[in-house]
Amino acid sequence: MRIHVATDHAGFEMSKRLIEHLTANGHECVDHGPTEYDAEDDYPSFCINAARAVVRDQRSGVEALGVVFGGSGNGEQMAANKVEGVRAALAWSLATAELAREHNDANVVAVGARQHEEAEMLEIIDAFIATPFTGAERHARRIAQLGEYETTGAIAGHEIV
Ligand SMILES: O=C(CO)[C@H](O)[C@H](O)COP(=O)(O)O
Repeated sequence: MRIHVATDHAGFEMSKRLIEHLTANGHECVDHGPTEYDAEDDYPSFCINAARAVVRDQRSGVEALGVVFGGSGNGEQMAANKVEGVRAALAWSLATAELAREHNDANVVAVGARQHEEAEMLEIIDAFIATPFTGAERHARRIAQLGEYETTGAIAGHEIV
């Protein structure tokens, strides 16, 4: 699978370890930066570029997911979720990583590099990548409502105030 990766300084080393790990396991990684460690850098553009690439790939039929790192992963998730078509989930355990795919069909995972040892971080991201969306009607319905709101500002049959 193609995996788009982005970070800021807080996840810089973790992102390199992840790219090595995923590449060794047969994935194609695209590094959206930063290219060097800078303690003053800002995560939004890196994460937005990775998120946009995921949507571009998925819309053209390429199997792709995204990973964004930060110290907590919170701001990185927020940045990715600004991109239309992105469902970015903050994963902090195996269960939250698996549920992000099973229930939410998340296409980007945000991880707090300062919250995990490397081995745990790799486990969380491996689980995210390996877990399929269940396709259950109730989950698909809810995801469709998010998409509808994103593109129209409304959800048919539901009051938005
Ligand atoms: O997780 C993050 C945003 O949610 C950032 O990585 C974090 O805020 C960076 O902190 P600092 O500039 O103090 O190193």
